Amino acid sequence: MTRERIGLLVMAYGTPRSLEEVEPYYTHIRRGRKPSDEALQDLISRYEAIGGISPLAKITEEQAHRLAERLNEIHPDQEFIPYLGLKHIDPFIEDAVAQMKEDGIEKAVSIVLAPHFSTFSVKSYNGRAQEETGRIGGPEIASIESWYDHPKFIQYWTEQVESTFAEIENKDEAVVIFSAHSLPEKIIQNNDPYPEQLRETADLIAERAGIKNYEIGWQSEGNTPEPWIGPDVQDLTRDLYNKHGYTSFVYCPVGFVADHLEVLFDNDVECKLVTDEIGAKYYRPAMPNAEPLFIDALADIVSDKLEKVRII
Ligand SMILES: CC1=C(CCC(=O)O)c2cc3nc(cc4[nH]c(cc5[nH]c(cc1n2)c(C)c5CCC(=O)O)c(CCC(=O)O)c4C)C(CCC(=O)O)=C3C
Ligand SMILES: [Fe+2]
Repeated sequence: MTRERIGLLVMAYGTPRSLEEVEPYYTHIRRGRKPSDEALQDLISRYEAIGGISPLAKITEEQAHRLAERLNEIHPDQEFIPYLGLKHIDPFIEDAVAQMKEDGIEKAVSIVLAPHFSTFSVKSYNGRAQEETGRIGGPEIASIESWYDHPKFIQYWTEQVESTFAEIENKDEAVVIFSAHSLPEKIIQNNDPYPEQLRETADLIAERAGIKNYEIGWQSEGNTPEPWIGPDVQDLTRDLYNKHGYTSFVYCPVGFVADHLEVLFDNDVECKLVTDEIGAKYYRPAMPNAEPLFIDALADIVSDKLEKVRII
């Protein structure tokens, strides 16, 4: 019997693969408007500060590849074929959909490598995939919307928090900051579930790990005059120190799933500046990347979706 072929569309933000690609990448993020020289230099210098270029490109590819591998182990009657579709650099989401069609894929499932739904992030990824497949008569795509509360995803972070706390002597003087990428406040009006989903992720992890001191923070906000969701993680660190005198800060950027600029710079450089300034200890547990427990979580999430829409 031939195995049923299923396209596995894995969507992610994308990152420049060289410093030369920073300008077109940044221009795409800005919806076609070139950044000023100053803004471009600032972004290049942040990439330089994390070692020249982000490890994200390689990690995203590995996540997609391992996820397909795991799904093929679980489902011997299907053959999952991975396609990477990126938001801001090639291969774009549209390129991946076109490739699936060219390869004769009729059924596909899509997952975004970001746990929380927002109209601005996940909705736009899924919208682009659905629009393109409609336009070219490509495969039917079952799109996953969010997976911020999946038990194995929660377990991944619970284990990270527990092993970090095992290193901390004065546990009562430690606090966990759970964070996600900030968004302009106007985007999350109209009942966008994004902030509530982050809150739920944090509550679930804190409950499992038995953590009493924890807060929600927002990070990596853009450089625009409009208000962004707060509190920003750096300001929050100072406030918590002033109010409670915490001596250890544990940063869990649970809105992201990989080592990349927003974590390696915005947490490991910028938040660390603040903890150094106040004389507190800085901890940032390992990101999920291609860890087997995390890949297993994603495989469950994809399998559940396929069963729900009766593709398998
Ligand atoms: C919600 C969200 C996620 C999480 C969900 C998801 O993953 O989709 C995310 C992830 C990421 N964002 C990333 C990089 C950047 N995001 C930027 C700018 C922006 N992000 C935004 C939102 C998000 N971003 C927004 C509203 C802007 C303002 C631009 C505008 O006006 O619309 C800029 C421009 C410069 C700057 O502002 O710093 C860069 C370089 C990288 C890759 C890092 C690497 O290369 O290692 C990753 C994973
Ligand atoms: Fe971003």
